[in-house]
Amino acid sequence: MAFKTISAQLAAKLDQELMGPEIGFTLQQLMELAGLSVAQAVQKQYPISIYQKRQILVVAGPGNNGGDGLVCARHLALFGYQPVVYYPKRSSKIEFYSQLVRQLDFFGVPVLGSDDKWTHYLTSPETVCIVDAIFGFSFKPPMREPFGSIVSELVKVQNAVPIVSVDIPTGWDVDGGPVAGTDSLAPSVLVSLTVPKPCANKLQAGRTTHFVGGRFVSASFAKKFGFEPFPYPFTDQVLKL
Ligand SMILES: NC(=O)C1=CN([C@@H]2O[C@H](COP(=O)(O)OP(=O)(O)OC[C@H]3O[C@@H](n4cnc5c(N)ncnc54)[C@H](OP(=O)(O)O)[C@@H]3O)[C@@H](O)[C@H]2O)[C@H](O)CC1
Ligand SMILES: [K+]
Repeated sequence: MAFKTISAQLAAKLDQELMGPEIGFTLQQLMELAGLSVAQAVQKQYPISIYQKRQILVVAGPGNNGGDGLVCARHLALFGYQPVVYYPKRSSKIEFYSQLVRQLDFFGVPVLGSDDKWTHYLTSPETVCIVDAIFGFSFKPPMREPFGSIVSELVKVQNAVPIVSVDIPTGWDVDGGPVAGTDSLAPSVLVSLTVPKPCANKLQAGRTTHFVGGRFVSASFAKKFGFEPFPYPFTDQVLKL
């Protein structure tokens, strides 16, 4: 399906408007729907009934893309998968992230920190896929550590274990796509949130299944930002493009 995109700058503006005084969404509401969308895309692409294995590694970054990953992990657990979260840099700026971690504890989902061993999950025969929730539309290259090393580990296994990227393949320039001279993720699935960003035009045809998710804007709001509303079927939170 042909799709319109919006720039990193416009995506940030769209977010601010959704959460501004006029519309009044909270970050928590949008993140819940975003994380649920990603979990649903995983379920559609790697359904449990076909894939006997159930383990999913979710790598969560320090910002809201990471928050989407934390929410996604909780829904994956509810869907019957066995998520494990690697969350190496926890921000204390937003208390909500700590609440999301406590909710994962409540569901018995392990949340590993920077001192924990995590790379064995990349090569484990039980791992269905890896959710890349490291950076989204606010990423500005070049990448700082520890994330450069983490992405290098993901790149090493990406032809053996599918990567599901949340909103942006981590490390890509949001408008320009893969950054020359750096390890570049080539995800098997991309879940663009609200509307694809320009880097989605650089996905390798035949390799990446592209979904849009984050079903939270009205038709008039979409048009104001220059795109058509997506025809999500029934109650689905994602649409394959
Ligand atoms: N409307 C929607 O579609 C919604 C999308 N959501 C998700 O939110 C992200 C955008 O979240 P944001 O918090 O603005 O940004 P990121 O998660 O992409 O990244 C911010 C953190 O990344 C650090 N950062 C940035 N560049 C680098 C770098 N080069 N090296 C290392 N670290 C980097 C940054 O650190 P600073 O120190 O620079 O502040 C931040 O910690 C969007 O993509 C969606 O996934 C929401 O869920 C709501 C609705
Ligand atoms: K990402």
